[in-house]
Amino acid sequence: MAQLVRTLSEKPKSYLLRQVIFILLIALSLAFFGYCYLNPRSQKLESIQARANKIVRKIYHPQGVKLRRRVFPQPNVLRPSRRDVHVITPWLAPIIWEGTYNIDILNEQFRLQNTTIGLIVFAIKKHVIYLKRFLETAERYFMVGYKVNYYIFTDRPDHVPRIPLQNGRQVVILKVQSYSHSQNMSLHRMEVISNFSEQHFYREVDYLVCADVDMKFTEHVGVEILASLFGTLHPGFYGLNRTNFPYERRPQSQAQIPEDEGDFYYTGALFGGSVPEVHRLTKACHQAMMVDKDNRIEAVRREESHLNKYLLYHKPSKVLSPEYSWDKQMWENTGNQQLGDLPFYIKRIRLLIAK
Ligand SMILES: CC(=O)N[C@H]1[C@@H](OP(=O)(O)OP(=O)(O)OC[C@H]2O[C@@H](n3ccc(=O)[nH]c3=O)[C@H](O)[C@@H]2O)O[C@H](CO)[C@H](O)[C@@H]1O
Ligand SMILES: [Mn+2]
Repeated sequence: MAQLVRTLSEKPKSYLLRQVIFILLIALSLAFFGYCYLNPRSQKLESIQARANKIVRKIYHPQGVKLRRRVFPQPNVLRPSRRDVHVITPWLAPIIWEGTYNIDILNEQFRLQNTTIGLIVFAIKKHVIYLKRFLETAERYFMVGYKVNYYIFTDRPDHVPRIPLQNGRQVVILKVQSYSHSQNMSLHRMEVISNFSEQHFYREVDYLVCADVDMKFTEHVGVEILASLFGTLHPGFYGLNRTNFPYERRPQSQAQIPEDEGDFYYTGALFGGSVPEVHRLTKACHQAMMVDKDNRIEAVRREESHLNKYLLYHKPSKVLSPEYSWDKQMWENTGNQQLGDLPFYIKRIRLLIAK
């Protein structure tokens, strides 16, 4: 009996304890979610996903809203989409090749998010001559059907050609000084992108794509490239052993990569990601270049060397195949012409370096 009384009298105590723990847990989760929601950076990073979730919730609301049918070819786990190329990195980032994705499925997802893309190009001095072709081909092939802001950094705003734009797309001309030579140009590209991320891009777009202006679009380039951080395989080095990559090797430079490190050699001509990620990348590269400058050293391939160092330590979430930065001249100069105009694994040239 005494035993029973004790257990009975103890019951409210443990019940109370459990209640206290329960309340504590609720308070903790509220604090955590509150932090995530109020923290501007996470808000920015998660906002796209949150928006998509809201829409998805709306669609699946139990009021019986009619769902749109999703009739797409079935993926088959036992049949790889491509057998001739690697389609995924060891850190599980997709490598974007023709034939590995279904653009209709991707469009369906990105349209729900009402995605806006900023395409950044620099056209300083004589490089303004490339703008017309760049913009005209981008209007034809780049993110068709999406809202696009072309951010053109130039010292010659009057030379920016006026070309007809599709709905929801605009050219934003941003005047920068005429850097004395390409060395300075290279140094400032990262700085300017980083500064404008804070001042403009955060408010205006979801993703940034940074491209060289001496290129032309020759095929569809769409939302398949978008990811929080992406880099592009350089057309001259994608098949090589890393010891043969033109990484900066001198330990005095912040861009140094030793012989036994390295994944890919990325081109400086096309990279991008979400605004916060591009902000972080450009800021880090600019700071590293300034340290180099103080130490009177310049990386062998300037900002491209720093970009490669950054992407080695901050793995990109998508890697674009050389389809997105093809260089005909380079291919012809390698003496591989007996293999044809293109190597067999390049199914579609989407962006062509065209000087
Ligand atoms: C084969 C090779 O060595 N390639 C290097 C070279 O690429 P590229 O030869 O592709 O450099 P580039 O002349 O295209 O310059 C890069 C971009 O900077 C802009 N621009 C450059 C110069 C100028 O006077 N006005 C202007 O607007 C323009 O957007 C151009 O597309 O230079 C890059 C640095 O920039 C990287 O170091 C590359 O590795
Ligand atoms: Mn170039």
